[in-house]
Amino acid sequence: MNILFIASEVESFVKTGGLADVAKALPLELKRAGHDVRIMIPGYSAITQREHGPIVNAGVLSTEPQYVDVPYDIRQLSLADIPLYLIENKHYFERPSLYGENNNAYADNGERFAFFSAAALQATEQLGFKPDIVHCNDWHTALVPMLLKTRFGQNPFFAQTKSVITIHNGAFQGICERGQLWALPEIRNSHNDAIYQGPYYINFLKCAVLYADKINAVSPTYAKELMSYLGGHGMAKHFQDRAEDICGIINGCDYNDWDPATDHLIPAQYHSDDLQGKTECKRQLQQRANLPVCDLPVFGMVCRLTEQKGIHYLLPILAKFLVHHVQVVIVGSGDPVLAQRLEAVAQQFPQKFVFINAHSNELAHLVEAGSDFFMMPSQFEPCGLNQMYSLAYGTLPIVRAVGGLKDTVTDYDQNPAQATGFVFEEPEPYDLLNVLLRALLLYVQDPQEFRRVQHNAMLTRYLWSDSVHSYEDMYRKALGWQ
Ligand SMILES: Nc1ncnc2c1ncn2[C@@H]1O[C@H](COP(=O)(O)OP(=O)(O)O[C@H]2O[C@H](CO)[C@@H](O)[C@H](O)[C@H]2O)[C@@H](O)[C@H]1O
Repeated sequence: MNILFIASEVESFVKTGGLADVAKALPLELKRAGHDVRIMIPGYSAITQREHGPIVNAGVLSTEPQYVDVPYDIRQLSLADIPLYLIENKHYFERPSLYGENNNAYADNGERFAFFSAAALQATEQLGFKPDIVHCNDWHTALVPMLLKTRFGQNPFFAQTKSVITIHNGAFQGICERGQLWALPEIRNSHNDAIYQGPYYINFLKCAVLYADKINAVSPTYAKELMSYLGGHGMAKHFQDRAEDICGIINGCDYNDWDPATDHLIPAQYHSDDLQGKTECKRQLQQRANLPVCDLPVFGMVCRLTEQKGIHYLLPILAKFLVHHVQVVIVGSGDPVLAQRLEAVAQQFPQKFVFINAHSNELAHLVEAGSDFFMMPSQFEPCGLNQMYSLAYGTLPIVRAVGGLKDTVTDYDQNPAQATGFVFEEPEPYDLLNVLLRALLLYVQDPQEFRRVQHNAMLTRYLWSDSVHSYEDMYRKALGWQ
């Protein structure tokens, strides 16, 4: 199949979160499976490789006569042997950050991604790449399915093209004033009320949920949650209406980047039968975090600082947990209020808890390798990747039973024989404290049993080569081939 993969970020080029990891690994796996894949992302100035890629084409996005047309360049880079195209426009994408500054979203994000979505489709035609499938990801590209049925609906170039959208995070929906869509009158003035959020706003994600040929969430449990009032981010009804076209496909883990036996971002490599390297990683993590280098259990966490990640369950009980003989290292960036609160606890327990306010891939690898446990108490978690990395690194994940976390971690007390970590149910601070103490007790009281669970975890595999079959299935269904 010819697959056009449109996203806002791709790991190795530009990344703020897990969407980027998937937007790299999945196209690579689709290519390996024999498909012709092309990737398109906005030409952010943060992409350092830009200077090495030629501009291969240029165009303008034409709009109504009273507005000016919007110019763009198409630059070509590559991800391994996959062409990766950047849609460049200085005004929209040459900014210090991707989505906003000082924790405030750019006011014109709707306009920026509306432009990107329409320009991406126009660009693929200019490049002569006729996609069978346009694969969209999250709200940034969620207008594309609707554009394929409106602006490009009569265009013979796209006559056979079908669209799918992957929902990595349904909490971000891209809600903007209708006026921002001045360049896309077919959407701004649409008679389909279902795409609106109140009279004055358009909800990008709703456009995709209504118009995509198929929809998938990044885990089976999250697919079910989206159709529930509690987990549907206010869009449960929209998802329910498309129930027949929604499926859940668990993300894979990219073991090329995340395998402790080959990871060169960590100070010592190791594998499930020889954990000496892990001990060295722990020592270096403690040093790097300015914690005493000693044999206490280390609980790590790496995440965007948002409510989604459950920091608001952790904060009320963190001091209570820190009275025990433990060390905690959190690396995160995002919400300044959460950062400040974490910083305040760190000052109270300088020998036990360190909060590093940073976005650092190298630190993320060190925390995964050097910790004994990895905390993901998420409020919601569409799939989650760090728990998969943690499994591979023998760093037992402590997760809430939600979304993809529920699908990928087996709790020690529920199922000791198959256990790979610890799971708690209720979104409550004291439930989190309980599970942290359960984990601590196992570590302290039964090191041999801890090793056995660690071994189980390290042998667990979530392979993209498995998940890719489900994506191929979804594409075939979208195309009416099965
Ligand atoms: N401060 C920091 N420093 C360095 N690296 C950091 C970092 N903060 C986060 N990261 C990295 O970003 C990625 C986060 O991925 P997740 O899947 O856990 O969450 P995210 O919510 O961004 O993704 C959304 O999309 C993905 C992909 O589908 C879903 O798995 C997930 O549930 C959904 O919320 C990991 O690779 C992690 O190491």
